[in-house]
Amino acid sequence: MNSRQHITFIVNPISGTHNKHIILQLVDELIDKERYSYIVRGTEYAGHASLLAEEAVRQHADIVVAIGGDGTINEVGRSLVHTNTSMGIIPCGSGNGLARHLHIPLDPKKAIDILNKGFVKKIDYGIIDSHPFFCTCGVGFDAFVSLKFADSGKRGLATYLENTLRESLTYKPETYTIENSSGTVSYKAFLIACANASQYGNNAYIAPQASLTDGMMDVTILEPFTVLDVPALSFQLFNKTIDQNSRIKTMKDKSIVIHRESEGVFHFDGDPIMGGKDLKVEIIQGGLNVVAPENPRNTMEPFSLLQHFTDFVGQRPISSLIAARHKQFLQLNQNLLRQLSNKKKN
Ligand SMILES: Nc1ncnc2c1ncn2[C@@H]1O[C@H](COP(=O)(O)OP(=O)(O)OP(=O)(O)O)[C@@H](O)[C@H]1O
Repeated sequence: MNSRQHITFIVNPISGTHNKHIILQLVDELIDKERYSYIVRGTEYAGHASLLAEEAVRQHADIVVAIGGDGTINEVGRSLVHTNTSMGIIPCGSGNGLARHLHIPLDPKKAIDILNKGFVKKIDYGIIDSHPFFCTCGVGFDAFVSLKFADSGKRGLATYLENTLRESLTYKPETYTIENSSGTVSYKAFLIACANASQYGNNAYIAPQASLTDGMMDVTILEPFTVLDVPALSFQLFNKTIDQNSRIKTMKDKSIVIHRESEGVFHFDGDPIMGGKDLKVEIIQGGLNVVAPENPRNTMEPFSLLQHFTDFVGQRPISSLIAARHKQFLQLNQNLLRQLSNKKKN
C-alpha cells in the first residue's frame, strides 16, 4: 500500500528574484521522499497556476505548493479553497506577504523543511467583487499603487518608492461610504485597505492587528494627510504601528460594502482590476488549508525596523519584477493607470 502523500509543485518561472532551477534542485534533494511523492508543473502564462491547481485537486493531490509570490499564491489558493487539498508555499515573490505573515521562511531550504514537517492549519480568505484574495485588497491610492507597481520594474524599487511617495502628495482623496454590520459611515479617504493578512508584503504592515484565523477583515482607512505626516506614516507602516496614527481609522468586520463616487480600479493581492462603484468585500473563515510552521514563534527573526525597511527598498536589481507581469496584463494595467492619472489631473 502506498501511504505517501502526493505534492504537486507549481512553479512560476518569472516571479521574484530566486533562480527556480536551484529551488527545484533543492526540492529534489531535500523533500522527504518517504513521506511524499511529487510532480513539478511550470506555469506558461498568467492564470495558468489556477488551472494546474484545479487539475491537481481533481487528481486528489494532498498538497499543491506554490513556488512564487502572492500573485501565484492567489492563483493557486483560489483553486484550493473548500477542497481537501492543502496549499504549501516556497516563497519566491518580490513581496511574499502571505508567507511572511505565516512565518514561512524565505530561505527555500527552510521552507522545504516546513513542508517536510507537514503541519496543516486552516486560514481565512477574502472575496472582493467575486475575486478571492488572501492578503489584502483595496481601493484608492492602494489600487493606484498596485498599478504603479506593475509599471515600476525598470526603474528599481527605490525609485518606485520615491515616485510613490511623490505621487501620494498630489493624489486626490475620494469620499467613500462604507456599509458595515453596525451601520453606514462616510470617509474622505486616501485609501481603504481590507486585510486578511497583516501586510502588503515586504514587511509593510497596513493592518498590524490582522489575523488569518479570526474570520474577520481588518479595514484600514487612511484619511487625507500632508507632507508632514509622511515620515511618521512610513515609519509606522514598517514598525507595525500604523493603526496608532491619527490619520488612520480602523474597523473589523466579516463583510462590508464600499460605495465610491465612480467606478474605477481596485486591487486584490496587489493585482489591479477595474470595478464598479459598489464593491462587496467579505471574509470566509477557515476556507483554505495551508502547510505552515506549527509554532511560528520559533521561526520568527528578531524584529528590526531597519531590516524591514531594507527588505522593502532593497539593493537588489528588480528587472525580474517587470518580467513578473504578463505582458498583456501589464499593458492593461498601464492603460488603466494612465486613465486614472488623467482623471485625477482633470
Ligand atoms: N509563465 C508566466 N508568464 C507570465 N506571467 C506569469 C507566468 N506565470 C505566472 N504569471 C503571472 O506572474 C504574476 C506575478 O507573479 P507573483 O505575484 O507570483 O510574483 P511577484 O509579483 O514577484 O511576487 P509578489 O506578488 O509576492 O510581489 C502573477 O500574477 C501570475 O499571473
